[in-house]
Amino acid sequence: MIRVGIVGASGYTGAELVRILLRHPEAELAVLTSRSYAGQQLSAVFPHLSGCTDRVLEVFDAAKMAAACDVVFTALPHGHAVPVARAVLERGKKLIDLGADFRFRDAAVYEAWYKVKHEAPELAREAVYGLPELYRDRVRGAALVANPGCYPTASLLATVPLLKAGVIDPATIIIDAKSGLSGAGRKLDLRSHYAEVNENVTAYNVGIHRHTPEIEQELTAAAGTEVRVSFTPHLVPQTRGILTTVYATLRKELTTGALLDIYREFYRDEPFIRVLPEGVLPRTKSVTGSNIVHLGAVADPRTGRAVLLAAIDNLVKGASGQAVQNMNLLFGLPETTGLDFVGLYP
Ligand SMILES: NC(=O)C1=CN([C@@H]2O[C@H](COP(=O)(O)OP(=O)(O)OC[C@H]3O[C@@H](n4cnc5c(N)ncnc54)[C@H](OP(=O)(O)O)[C@@H]3O)[C@@H](O)[C@H]2O)C=CC1
Ligand SMILES: CC(=O)N[C@@H](CCC(=O)OP(=O)(O)O)C(=O)O
Repeated sequence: MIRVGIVGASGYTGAELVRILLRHPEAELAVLTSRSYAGQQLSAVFPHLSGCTDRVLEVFDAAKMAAACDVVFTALPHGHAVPVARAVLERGKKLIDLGADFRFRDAAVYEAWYKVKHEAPELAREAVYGLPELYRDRVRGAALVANPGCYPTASLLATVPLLKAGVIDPATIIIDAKSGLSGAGRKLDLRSHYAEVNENVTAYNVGIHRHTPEIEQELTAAAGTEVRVSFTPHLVPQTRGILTTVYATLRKELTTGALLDIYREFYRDEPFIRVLPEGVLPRTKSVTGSNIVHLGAVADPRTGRAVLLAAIDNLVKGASGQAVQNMNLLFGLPETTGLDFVGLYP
């Protein structure tokens, strides 16, 4: 059995890791940490876990964590994963960070967008960006995996195949994305109060959202040329789900069927990617609770643009499900082990 530690188990992605790992046949929960709820049962914090686990939350102890676990997930706000990573890696164990601390190959980019000093640029360089559909082979041999952000996961999976096929102009990419509220985490925040979000849709951080450089880093790698995107996130009044819509100018006239064929070819053997039939468009409800990505595309001959759409559950493929997919790769398990590939809703 793989002995798992979760630092930040009292947060949304931490709890989602627990939900997934409780049904994982090869993993056992070894240590779960929280500062605020240390000493309490996890099920007292999250009633949906009642009767599923009697695990008690503990204060983080680096030596204990590293000794008791084969892999540690950090599900913390950015800026807090470095000390945990050092402690775990020094003892020869593996670390999967769900935050942004190791996603940038160039720590200066992280510092510029996140406004915090990076305490371990060497670890950021060594980390593997954990998007299995693009970097599966590198993840397999990694010690440190940087799990991608939720918006980047959806945006990159929709855009990269067409960029690599050379059919869209990299200088014209616009990404418009909507997220449910759990994307903002469990901490209290005025932005996510009921009265602020109910019956309301708002854009936020336009032009300055910290997922912009992450998306650009990976699109630049895919295109082989510097890519800049306009990225606008929105909050929508639902709990889970991200729908991303990408607009880009086509380099030649292509039909919708041809765009979908490019997706089908690129994702031929991918267990979690579903390319929807022509005329069917992704919707967040269809992927809720699963690690599945729904992709759709429309070629618009009137404007010469491709419109590309992806739907994911931000807490599953956008965070904890993808992290478990990465864990499966690190330990040589079938990538789908313990992960749902059917959504909850019709
Ligand atoms: N929510 C989502 O959809 C996604 C989130 N992410 C990323 O995953 C990470 C976790 O997100 P999420 O679970 O939503 O966040 P939450 O706010 O729900 O949980 C954060 C966790 O970190 C702990 N924590 C908070 N501050 C500190 C601190 N200063 N030092 C140590 N522990 C702290 C909290 O617990 P306690 O106070 O009990 O210690 C809690 O367990 C973040 O980096 C987020 O950006 C990535 C993709 C998607
Ligand atoms: C709806 C909402 O607020 N979403 C979060 C993104 C969550 C995420 O993926 O953040 P990390 O990059 O830190 O992992 C946001 O916009 O900040």
